[in-house]
Formats: sequence, C-alpha cells, structure tokens
Amino acid sequence: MDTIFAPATPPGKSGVAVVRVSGPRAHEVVRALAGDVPEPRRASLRRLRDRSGAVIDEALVLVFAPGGSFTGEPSAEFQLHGSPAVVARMRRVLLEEQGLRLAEPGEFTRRALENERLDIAQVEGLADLIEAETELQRRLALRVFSGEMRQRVESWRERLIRAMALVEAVIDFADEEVPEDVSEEVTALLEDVRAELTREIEGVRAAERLREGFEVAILGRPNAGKSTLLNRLAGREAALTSEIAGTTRDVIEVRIDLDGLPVTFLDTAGLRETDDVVEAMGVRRALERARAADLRIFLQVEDEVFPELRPGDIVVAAKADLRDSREGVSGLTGEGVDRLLDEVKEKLGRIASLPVTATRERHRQAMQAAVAGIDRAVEEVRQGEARLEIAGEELRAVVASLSGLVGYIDVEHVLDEIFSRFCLGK
Ligand SMILES: Nc1nc2c(ncn2[C@@H]2O[C@H](COP(=O)(O)OP(=O)(O)OP(=O)(O)O)[C@@H](O)[C@H]2O)c(=O)[nH]1
Repeated sequence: MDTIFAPATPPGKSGVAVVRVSGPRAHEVVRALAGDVPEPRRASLRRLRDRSGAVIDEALVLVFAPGGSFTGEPSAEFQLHGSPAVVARMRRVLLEEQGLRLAEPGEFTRRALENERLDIAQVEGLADLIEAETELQRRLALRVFSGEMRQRVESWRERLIRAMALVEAVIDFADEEVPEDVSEEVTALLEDVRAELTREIEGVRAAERLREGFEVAILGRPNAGKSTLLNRLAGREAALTSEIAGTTRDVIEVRIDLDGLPVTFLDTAGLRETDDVVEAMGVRRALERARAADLRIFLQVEDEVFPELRPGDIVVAAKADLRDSREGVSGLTGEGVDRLLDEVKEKLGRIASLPVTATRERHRQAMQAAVAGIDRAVEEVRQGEARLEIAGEELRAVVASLSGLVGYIDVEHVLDEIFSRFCLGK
C-alpha cells in the first residue's frame, strides 16, 4: 500500500494550509520532518526540516493512529502557513525526499471505505456535504453522512431475517407438525418494511431536488416583465430587458439560496405565436423547460389564461406598480417580491421537508427492487406452505439488495461515479 499525500485546502493564499499524509509510512515521514512522532491527536508545534536540515516551515503536526484516523491507516496532518511557496516546498520534499505519491481525488475517502471506516452511503453523504451550498443541503448531507442509512437498513434486515427464520422453521419442521400458522406474522413483518421503503422511495425525488437544486420557471406574455423580475431576484442584470416584446429568446438561469433552498429561477421567452423562427424556437424551449421545472410562476398582464398552468403553480399579476389595486408583483419597484418569494419557499419547502435518507437514484432502484421482492414473497406465503421455500428465496434476495445500499462489496461502479466528482485531498 502506497503512502499518499495531498493538500486538503484549496490552492492559493490562506491563513493555514493543511497537507494530509496517509499510509504505512505516514509516521515515519512525520519523524523525518518534525524530528519525532508527537502523541496521536495532540496538536504539536514543530519546525519541519528537509533532509539537508533547512527549515520548511513552522507547523502544527497532528498524528493519527491507525484505529483513530479518517482513513483507518496511520496518518498525519501538517497545518502549514497558507502560502503557495510553503505548500510547494512541502510537496517537493514529500515527493522527492520521502518518495510519497500524490493522492488521487477521493483516494483518502476510498481508503476509509476499504477499511470500513465509512459505508458507501456515508461516502455519498460526504460527497454531498462537500458540495453543499445551502443550509438544507448541508442538513440532508449530514444526515446521510452520519450513517442513518445503515441504521435503517439494519432495522429492515432484522425484520426480514426474522420473517425468513419463521418461514424456514415451518419448512424444517414440516414433518413434525410444528407448523402453527406463521403466515400472519410473516406478512405483518413484510408489510411493515414495505411501508417504510415506499416512504423512502417517495422522498427520493425531493431529496434529489434538494441536492441538485429546484427549478422555478417564470412565464408569461412577451413584455410581461419576466426579465425585470428575474434581475430583481438576482440583484443584478442577468437578463436583458427592453420595451421590445420578444427580447428574451433563450432560457436564462439565476441560482439563488432561498433560505437554504437551492433554487434556479428561469427566465424564458415570452409565450406568443410568432413568425420569427428564432423566437419560436425560444418559445418552444421555454415550454419544455417549464414543463420540467418544479414550479411555474405565471406573470399575468390582463386576465389571460395559461393552458400550461398546473395545480400548485403560482399566477401573479404583473407590473403591480401600474395597478390601482397594487396587487401582484413589480420587478421594477420590488413591490410584492418578498410575498412571491415566501410563496415559492412555502411550496418548495413542503417538497423538501420529507424525512428521508434515500437521496439518489441508486437508492431508489435498490428499494424498488426490494419492494417488488417483498410483494412476491407475500404472494408466495399467501399460496400456502408448499410455496414457503420460494418465499424464503425471495426474501434472501431482498436482504441482499438492501445490504447493497451500504455494502462494502460490489461497489466499484458506484465509487467511480462518486469519486469522479471528489476534490483532491478528500
Ligand atoms: N411599470 C413597470 N414596468 C415594468 C415592470 N417590469 C417590466 N417592466 C417594463 O416592461 C418592459 C418589458 O420588460 P421585460 O422584463 O423585458 O419583459 P419580458 O417579459 O422579459 O419580455 P420578453 O423578453 O419580451 O418576453 C420593459 O420596458 C420594462 O422596463 C414593472 O414591474 N413595472
């Protein structure tokens, strides 16, 4: 096993730059640079020197014993002064004098997984945590990272195994007339697990939105004031506005942190029949994006109707500043914008508040397969004693598919997907 190292902090100037080292030779490297190996987990100030004795930097050194490190290996962290020159010097010493290898993106985490310090769902949570930009994303990622998936899988497994044991007891003692009717208890256990899985599956879409961001499309006639509203939301001139109808032709996106909800607002071409080929393409694209969006805001100029309107969408009067009633929203003056945002928050927040741990398509598929397997098992049990053996087989497959959610084995393709997005030093 190679001993690897990587800067854990981004390149550039900073107060402190952290360089991590992990692998069998980590402590030996600390001794070579710092003169001794400080007590594990105690921050110790040391003068780091290269082989010639020249000082590299004065740094805090943190040593971790194999059982108590992130990777599960002997490891160490050097907290250097955050200058590009210090980090470059350190890097050269570790590469050339100590013969270490620069870690690949995600390699520390991969080792943590291989040493069973983390399960695969936690690795997914960690990836999301590093990517988290908003408060709700952080909370969701932390829940997954903290190992909640493993707890749930464990509780499903226990009940499934109990059901399997009951089924097998009947099979084993078939000749001895032990079998009282177990089908009721088995079915109850299975229905229980099934209900929880279904709830998780229903939450995946919401969790995915939370991870990747919600889309809210702004729609309406040309000149309704869509671009002006978007710019108001963005706090900058993201979209061109003009008194000429048909100004916006492509979809313009603005990403906003709406009290923890990651929301992308889409400004779209005004909806109208047009002979202009390019504008018509814009209208078509607007409608496509609006269809896929999580929520649509229709800016209403008069009392036109919107065939694209769906339940839950928002219709709001445009250019409130020109109206006697002052109802609606005005991108120009900002009137009604907070009210509109509250409504958006309320609607998206409802989607985002489901208490799920399943956050990815991979989880959904495994759970869906488990539900299908449970359904087949329940059906076999219903068919009577002769079919119990098949029911048992089904349940074994269900357990396997749920174990895969947190499994340590068979995860290569999952890892490649996750680690391709990891940053260096994690
Ligand atoms: N009084 C008033 N004028 C507005 C408001 N919003 C937009 N306008 C004006 O209406 C005109 C059209 O605004 P845009 O924001 O470009 O409208 P749009 O819906 O994006 O138009 P298209 O890109 O053509 O679809 C511009 O002259 C704006 O200054 C508003 O809230 N109040």
